[in-house]
Amino acid sequence: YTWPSPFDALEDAYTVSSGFGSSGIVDEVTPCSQSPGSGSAPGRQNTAEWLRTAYHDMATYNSTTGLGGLDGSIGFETNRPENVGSAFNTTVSFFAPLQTAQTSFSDLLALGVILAIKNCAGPSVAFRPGRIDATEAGPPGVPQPQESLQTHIAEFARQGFNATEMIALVACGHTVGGVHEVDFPQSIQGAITPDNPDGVVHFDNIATQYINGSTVDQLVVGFNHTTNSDAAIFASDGNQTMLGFAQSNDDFLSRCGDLLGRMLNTVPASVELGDAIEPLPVKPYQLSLVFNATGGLQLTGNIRIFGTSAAAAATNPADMPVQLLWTDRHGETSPSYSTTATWGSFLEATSLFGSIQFFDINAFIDPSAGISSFVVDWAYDADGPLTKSDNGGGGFPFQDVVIFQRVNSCHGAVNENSTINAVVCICLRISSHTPELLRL
Ligand code: HEM
Repeated sequence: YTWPSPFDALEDAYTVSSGFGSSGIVDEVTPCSQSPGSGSAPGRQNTAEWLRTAYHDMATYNSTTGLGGLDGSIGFETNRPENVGSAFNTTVSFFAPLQTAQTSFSDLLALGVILAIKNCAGPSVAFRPGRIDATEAGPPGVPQPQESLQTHIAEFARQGFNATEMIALVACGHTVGGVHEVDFPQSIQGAITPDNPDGVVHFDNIATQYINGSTVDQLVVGFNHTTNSDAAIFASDGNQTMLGFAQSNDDFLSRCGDLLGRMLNTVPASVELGDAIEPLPVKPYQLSLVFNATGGLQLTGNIRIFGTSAAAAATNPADMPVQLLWTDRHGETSPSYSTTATWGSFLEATSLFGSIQFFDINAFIDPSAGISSFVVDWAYDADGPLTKSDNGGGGFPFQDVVIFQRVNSCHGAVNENSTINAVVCICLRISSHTPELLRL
């Protein structure tokens, strides 16, 4: 897509993994074994909890009616017997502060699972945005370990997965995390120790160990045969699927990637997902125009440059030339309409998908000429040939007609009537020469 887009915030969260401009999602699952509360809950694993939460949210989907699917309804369903454990509330609480009008909980959860799996050296799964959150609980329907194989097959069929896909999806899901005695004492006993307060027994290397007979998966070899659902599911095609996975890890990863993608993209029939997000090579970040006390206009914000080449990985961002050239509101350009964006160590950031650098903009714009768009000329080498990034041809659009003034705006806390008192200031250009500050 071209900038700006309703999916800009999700593209940022997808692309920027840590450091400047990051959402904190990847930090929450780094290292792969990271447990909730910055590691204060041993035996629990955020990656596993997000993946299980996404599956339980999706698992109520009905492919006949098109209702349910990944729609965030899990937030209203955490006290159901089919949703045992703290994982669901912990996951909902982590993503809640990241929700905005542009970022639904269900999109953030799907994105979180994709980033977490990638960060755990799992398969790459494309992220398609556009999920809409439910406003109430849906019907129940998450498979439970004490149910029969026939019930599980029927539940997966309702969710849109055939019997072979059921085996593969369960095997994929049950590669991270494990079964916790505190939540499933009917399946595990005696695992709780001071070092393992939740009594987790990990799934570990699911296909290989299942086939060679060394599995510790408590849903295969648990003492309670009634809750050994993985044993029944994995054996349901004469072990063919699991045998294939044990023989080829590449095949296992690629099947997992496909099926997890389908799982995350199972949404209500009324929801249309957008195209898969790919990191934009050059993108403005948090641009703002500030109307200052002396009547000037100050352009601030950042330019982000992303690449996957060897040059991108090897560059020293302090040496990179990054130049903004803008067009005024009359469509004119002039040699004076340019500024250099600069790097500083506070702008350091990383991406799971390549190399990323941010540069700081701080430029004066003549209020009588204004700004309507800009292009970015840049290079990885100090004296390398410049690349012109013009946002697909038209430049990066930036209007100076109505400008939100963050520094002059404020709001109070939510009061007893569930409302917020706010003073919103905008700078309005009422003639081509005199920007005016307006209080709403
Ligand atoms: C018949 C289907 C399934 C049954 C009966 C089932 C059952 C269970 C049970 C009993 C646990 C232990 C939970 C705990 O103690 O915290 C568990 C864990 C887990 N399940 Fe499933 N599951 C099924 C399918 C799936 C699928 C399709 C996925 C994802 C693709 C999945 C992902 C997970 C994950 C990631 C965990 C580990 C959670 C953690 O460590 O916190 N499960 N499952």
